[in-house]
Amino acid sequence: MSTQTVLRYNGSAERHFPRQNSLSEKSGPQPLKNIGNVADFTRPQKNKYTYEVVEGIAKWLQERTSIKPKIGIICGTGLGGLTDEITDKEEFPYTDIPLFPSSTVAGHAGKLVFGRLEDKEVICCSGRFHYYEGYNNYQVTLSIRVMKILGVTHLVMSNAAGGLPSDYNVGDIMILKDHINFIGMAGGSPLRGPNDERWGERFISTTHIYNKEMREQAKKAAEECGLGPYLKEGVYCMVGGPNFETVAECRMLKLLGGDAVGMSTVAESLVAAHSGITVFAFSLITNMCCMEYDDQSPPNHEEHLMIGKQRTALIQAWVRNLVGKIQLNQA
Ligand SMILES: O=P(O)(O)O[C@H]1O[C@H](CO)[C@@H](O)[C@H]1O
Ligand code: HPA
Repeated sequence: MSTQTVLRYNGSAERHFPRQNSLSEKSGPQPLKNIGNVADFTRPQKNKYTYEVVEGIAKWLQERTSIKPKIGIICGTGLGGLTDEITDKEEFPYTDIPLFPSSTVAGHAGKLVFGRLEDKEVICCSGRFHYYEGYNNYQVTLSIRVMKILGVTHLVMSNAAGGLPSDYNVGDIMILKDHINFIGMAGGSPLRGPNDERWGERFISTTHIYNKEMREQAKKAAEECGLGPYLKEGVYCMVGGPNFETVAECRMLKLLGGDAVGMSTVAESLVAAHSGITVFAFSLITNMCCMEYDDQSPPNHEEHLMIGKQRTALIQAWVRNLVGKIQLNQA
């Protein structure tokens, strides 16, 4: 008989996320009677995925692959081609992985790819989850915590984004130096809720969230790959989407110091940093944000996919070169 972990959703959320004491279990006064089986509203909401559930998902994967990844890669919109570079591939469609969300956005294939890149063992998410798809931030960042348990120490993330400064061009690559987290600043952090110290501490600093050493390595790699002329470094603004921004919103983002705007990445960065993973992220500028009302080129998703395809070869070579430079024992 197989000894593999069986971790299937059995229709009962309580199996994985046990309900805390319900009102009816309390010994004190119970002013509300016969209101059914309700959660305890006097306690904060628990993280949706407990450490044990994430461990279970990681174990399910470990039982099916011999790759022990130290480097995690997340492919942004239209950048799924990054997986082409990986050798000795073992692929897991998200729909096969217990408790995993599924990709719903065009340009996000929806599979986990294990394999080798520049002789290093990697795991690559070909397709990420976005808040606007209806997923909560725990679902959006589940893959990062699975990576952590699998042994990942370094994360390379990509995204498609709109450019804000006038000296940016479509096709440029912006290394994230910092971010502005509009959802997070309004209370929607993926670290909200009781903190499980096994992931990391309650209050984390984000001053150096995008690792300087990796940014420098990436700049060197860009020069070596001929990507130098297209390379920028700046501040990524995370908005909820799925609508693109109004002219007034774009102007505000620029005024606040933003260089690019997109609908992803930041929640993943925070969860990775929380658990001590070294984070590197970059944006492919797929469109320029509309700063004037008579602008005749509003952003559209199909165009973003096309720009992604056009830049794929160069970005693949760059990411491969960067992965080659990562010192796996660096903090
Ligand atoms: O951030 P990624 O996943 O690259 O996707 C970006 O591209 C989509 C819009 O075209 C949005 O989902 C935006 O966030
Ligand atoms: O202009 C944009 N805004 C938000 N998200 C995006 N993703 C690609 N381009 C954009």
